[in-house]
Amino acid sequence: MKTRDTLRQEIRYQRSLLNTAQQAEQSLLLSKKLIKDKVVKGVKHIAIYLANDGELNTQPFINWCWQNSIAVYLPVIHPFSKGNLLFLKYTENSILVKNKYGILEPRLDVRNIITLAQLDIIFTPLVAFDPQGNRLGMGGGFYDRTLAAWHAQYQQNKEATPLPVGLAHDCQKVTAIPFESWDIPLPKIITPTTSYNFDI
Ligand SMILES: Nc1nc2c(c(=O)[nH]1)N(C=O)[C@@H](CNc1ccc(C(=O)N[C@@H](CCC(=O)O)C(=O)O)cc1)CN2
Ligand SMILES: Nc1ncnc2c1ncn2[C@@H]1O[C@H](COP(=O)(O)OP(=O)(O)OP(=O)(O)O)[C@@H](O)[C@H]1O
Repeated sequence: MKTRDTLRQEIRYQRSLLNTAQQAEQSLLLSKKLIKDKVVKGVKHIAIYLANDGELNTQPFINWCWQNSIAVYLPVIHPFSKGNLLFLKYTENSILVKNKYGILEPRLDVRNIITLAQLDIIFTPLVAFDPQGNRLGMGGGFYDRTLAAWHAQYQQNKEATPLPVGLAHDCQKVTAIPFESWDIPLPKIITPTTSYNFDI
């Protein structure tokens, strides 16, 4: 099996081959798909991400959320708790700053923080996924840490909030991801063409 680093490099390269027109088209397809999906029905608070490194652009879907009174939150690298994320409200008026990876995030302001328990869905970025719902990210372990408590609860009840939903281009699906003990698989991943549900 390929190593995690090889897989990461290969899929990041595949993703980078999508041109601007393809990215725009896929992003609109995703938005249309999400708007119709039952997981989005009735939600009030969602966490999502701003695209980086060829990731599927989420802005068309975010615009729809804003128009439909769904509050949107973005991950912010925790200023001192290493490897952890905070989630801050994102509106049209948010002041954004670049984090250490060059990704735009809301400027830290404690008044805009939401707790995980208050979120309905966390849409997660990812580099690769496999038919078991395994997720390979950029390598920081940020979402694995964020979702560890959720996973423990889900394994007991087959139900827990917030629901994590991965978003990815179709080209990010691979046959198998070498699994590590800390990896948190996802119960659902949505691409511009397909909704996958995984029995995790
Ligand atoms: N859009 C988006 N936002 C996100 C994530 C993500 O995957 N996508 N993250 C998901 O966890 C967190 C940031 N994690 C990241 C981890 C590594 C790299 C990265 O570019 N690493 C470089 C080398 C690292 C360095 O510069 O020190 C690389 O691999 O080339 C980027 C984001 C929070 N925000
Ligand atoms: N729950 C956790 N507690 C402590 N360390 C963790 C946890 N989850 C992951 N890590 C550490 O984080 C590092 C990176 O993990 P990994 O390569 O799986 O990240 P990733 O899933 O690709 O990234 P991300 O979740 O940020 O997109 C690993 O060294 C791992 O030991």
